[in-house]
Amino acid sequence: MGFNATGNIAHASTSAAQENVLEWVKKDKRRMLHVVYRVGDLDRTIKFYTECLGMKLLRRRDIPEERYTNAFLGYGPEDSHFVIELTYNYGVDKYDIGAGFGHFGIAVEDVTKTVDLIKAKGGKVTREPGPVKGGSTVIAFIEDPDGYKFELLERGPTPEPLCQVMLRVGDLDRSINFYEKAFGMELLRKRDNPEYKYTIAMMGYGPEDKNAVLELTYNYGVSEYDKGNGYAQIAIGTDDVYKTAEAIKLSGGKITREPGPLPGINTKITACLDPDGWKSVWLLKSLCFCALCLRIFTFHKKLHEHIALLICSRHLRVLEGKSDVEAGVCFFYVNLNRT
Ligand SMILES: C[C@@H](O)C(=O)SC[C@H](NC(=O)CC[C@H](N)C(=O)O)C(=O)NCC(=O)O
Ligand SMILES: [Zn+2]
Repeated sequence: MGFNATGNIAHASTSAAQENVLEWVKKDKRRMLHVVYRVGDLDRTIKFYTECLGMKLLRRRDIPEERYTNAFLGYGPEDSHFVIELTYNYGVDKYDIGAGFGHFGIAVEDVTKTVDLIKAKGGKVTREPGPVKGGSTVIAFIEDPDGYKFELLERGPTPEPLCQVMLRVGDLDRSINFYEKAFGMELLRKRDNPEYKYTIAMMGYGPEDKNAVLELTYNYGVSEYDKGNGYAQIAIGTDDVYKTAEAIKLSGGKITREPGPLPGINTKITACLDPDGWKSVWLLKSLCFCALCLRIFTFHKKLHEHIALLICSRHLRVLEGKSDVEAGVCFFYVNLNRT
């Protein structure tokens, strides 16, 4: 913004810059990366998610100096799927899930079969399979060992079985406007249910049946919710954390972590709160989650196959056709020379 005798010109250049960053948001190719929440027993949750919900354990990360461990689970590798990041804080075995968190959605081809498996494994079913009230989609609700609700939705094959994060909000239009303007999300669907006194809005970066979506629920007359301390945040990929933070500020969001490098990991981050206080974290999308970049190295007798399972296509070429020893050498070589 240049100096001038009248504020109008300065104002015009500022608003032009603001318009530019809001326009940039619509062009930034964003993706929901993972959802983060706290659990009281990591192995108990991993067992339930892998045996009852068919997820894979993608990686674990122990940070003893900060007394917590993460575990990442999902239906495919992190560089192409929306996944779950569990957090276990040493010595904390229980959390208050609060009233604002609703559920995670899992798309399955046969809800009844999945519910029967969960029952056989001793899981808790809180709503038997059947058409959703006021609709036709067959759903069921279950609870995981910590009490987090999972909605099972009957759908055909999908690239993204982990398909929803449902949060309750106090003003649906305020939230829709915020997620459209600040996050560049699209309003994929809005459905009012006067009979059951609620309205939902599906927000996301692509069609509901192929992408994870943020399901915002407004219950008539309820303007705020206790958020508890279990649910943490959603992480979203962006090409520029600085412009992302600017757009969030311009849209009335609160930046809780100024944009900048994340010490120790080669990426950049910013964090914000939406109008209801729900947190999102933004990570530079070029961050690669594959084994080579995450420096996960294991002296595994099937080293090559093990790393290949965790590796993204960008690096897989490096290991193709190599023996375990060669793979190990490549692994270190690529890491030492990572761009
Ligand atoms: C679209 C699908 O993913 C849903 O989650 S709709 C499920 C429906 N939701 C609500 O009722 C929301 C309002 C509720 N008061 C709340 O705050 O959760 C639901 O849970 N239906 C229950 C049923 O038995 O159909
Ligand atoms: Zn739902």
